[in-house]
Amino acid sequence: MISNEVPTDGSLLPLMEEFYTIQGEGYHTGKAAYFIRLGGCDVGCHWCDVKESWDANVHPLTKADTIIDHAAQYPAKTVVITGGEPLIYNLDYLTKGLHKAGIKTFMETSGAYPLSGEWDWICLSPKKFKAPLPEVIEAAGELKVIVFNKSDFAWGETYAKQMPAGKKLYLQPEWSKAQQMTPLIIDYVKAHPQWEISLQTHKYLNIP
Ligand SMILES: C[S@@+](CC[C@H](N)C(=O)[O-])C[C@H]1O[C@@H](n2cnc3c(N)ncnc32)[C@H](O)[C@@H]1O
Ligand SMILES: Nc1nc2[nH]cc(C(=O)O)c2c(=O)[nH]1
Ligand code: SF4
Ligand SMILES: [Mg+2]
Repeated sequence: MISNEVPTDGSLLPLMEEFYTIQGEGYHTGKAAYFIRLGGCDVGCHWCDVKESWDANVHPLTKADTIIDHAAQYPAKTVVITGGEPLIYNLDYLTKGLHKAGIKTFMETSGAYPLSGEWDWICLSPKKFKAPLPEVIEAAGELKVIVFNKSDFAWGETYAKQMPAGKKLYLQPEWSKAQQMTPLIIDYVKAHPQWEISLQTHKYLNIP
């Protein structure tokens, strides 16, 4: 559910949680980063691993300035803004403030909402349930396709074709199907080496 009480200038955002950890997925796997998880998503992935994020109204509206102050306390000087679906909100204020504080801005998004914010890296993970917008496909540094069943390889190719040349392409097993899908992903990447495997390494490492 999307809250209608969030001001449109992005100075206040529904914050579900923030934590300092290691990026577990995709291109920046293995790097320390401060995660900022915004509440609110209506994309409705049945396998979403953070359904508690969906209702924006249960997550306290928090000053973007406060979030920036928190992020600045950590040595990595990189944030990952995730959710929920972060692009539901205007992220210009938050990301400009992070940049002013010398912090790099990375985002995890489904791309289903208009692009806002100043980004050093965008991970686009498109969803069947609400398609990504062309402007987000254009701006993304990586495409991360979640593989829940065999048909997701062909579906993922339709997005790979839309990515600008030279962008990173990842196949990531849906967590509950990882046992069955990971061997198929391995075979697929061997046959189609423009793709790489992304694993949710934080779940194997038992870290947030
Ligand atoms: C929880 S989402 C939040 C950001 C945004 N809503 C999105 O979907 O990109 C963060 C990342 O986790 C991935 N993800 C969510 N549930 C997953 C699952 N059960 N298995 C594997 N990846 C998952 C998403 O595709 C996305 O790349
Ligand atoms: N360690 C760690 N890496 C992540 N990469 C993307 C995540 C997300 O939920 O957006 C995530 C997460 O929740 N934890
Ligand atoms: S778009 Fe992201 S947060 Fe929303 S339901 Fe799908 S995986 Fe979960
Ligand atoms: Mg996660």
